[in-house]
Amino acid sequence: MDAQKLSPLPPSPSAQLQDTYGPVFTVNLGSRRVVVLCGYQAVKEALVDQAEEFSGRGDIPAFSKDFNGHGVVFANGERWRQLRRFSLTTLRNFGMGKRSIEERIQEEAQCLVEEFQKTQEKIHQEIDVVIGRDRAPTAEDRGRMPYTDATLHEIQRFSDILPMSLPHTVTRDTRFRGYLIPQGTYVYPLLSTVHFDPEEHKDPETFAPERFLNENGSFRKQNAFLPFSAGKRVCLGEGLARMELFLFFTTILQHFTLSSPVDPQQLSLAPEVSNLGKVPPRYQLCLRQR
Ligand code: HEM
Repeated sequence: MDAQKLSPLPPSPSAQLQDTYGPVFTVNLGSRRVVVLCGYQAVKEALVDQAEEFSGRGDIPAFSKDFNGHGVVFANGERWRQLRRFSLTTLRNFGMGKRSIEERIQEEAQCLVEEFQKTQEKIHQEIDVVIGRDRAPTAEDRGRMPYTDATLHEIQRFSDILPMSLPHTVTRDTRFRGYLIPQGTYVYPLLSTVHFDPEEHKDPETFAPERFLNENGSFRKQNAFLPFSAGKRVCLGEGLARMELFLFFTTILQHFTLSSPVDPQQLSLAPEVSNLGKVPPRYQLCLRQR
């Protein structure tokens, strides 16, 4: 599908709130006062520059019955510190960054390709098995594939799947941008307003992988790219998720050409649901073996 032809997103409600109230404001969610942070600068100043203070986790009522403050995502204090250290060590022992896990993801990606083929292109699968295919993509390839890397970054920026991140709390009374935020106050860093921050991204509502490339076509890092959040509570699975995204995406595209059965201009990119998670609308996709 030619992404450039897709129409841009409408402005988000969080951008409108920011326009009215500025980058730091308080909302009352029922009886709870919640500090909301908008835009790259405010989110970075809190999560990175004052990482310790903003490292508490607030609960999410829908999950609190199940987790009850347990588990690395919802724990706080010493329990969280130990769980986080333990989880990181476990992920490393599991083989993060080593070949074993990479091979497992590659296998999964190959299975997915075969699933697609089974249901849609049995003949293609036969051809594939008989003729074979080139080697599977590896994580190392990423560094030599700046356009693919840029496209994956832009997909993550644009799809913005956790627009409010997860709730934080301040671990002590905290001075922030002239405000005093009392210990325990809930803080929502709106990652959406980072990913669609007009100060950081030109035409943020437009899908454009080129924003992650410099003039000579090599990959350009963007500060305002925080799909995994930042600071002490940064997503624990970032490395694994990034490797999975790259291997799945490249494996699928190695085998198929994707296209839309309808004119891409007619497609809406606005999410079907946007609350804690953003759920994209359903699309029909045409996969053609290359
Ligand atoms: C594309 C995939 C993923 C995205 C976009 C994502 C994003 C996030 C975000 C935004 C947070 C909240 C960080 C904060 O509170 O500031 C988070 C937390 C977390 N994520 Fe992920 N995540 C992804 C995949 C994964 C995977 C694969 C794992 C497990 C291996 C994982 C494990 C965790 C854990 C344990 C936390 C809580 C960390 C803590 O509270 O200390 N995530 N993630």
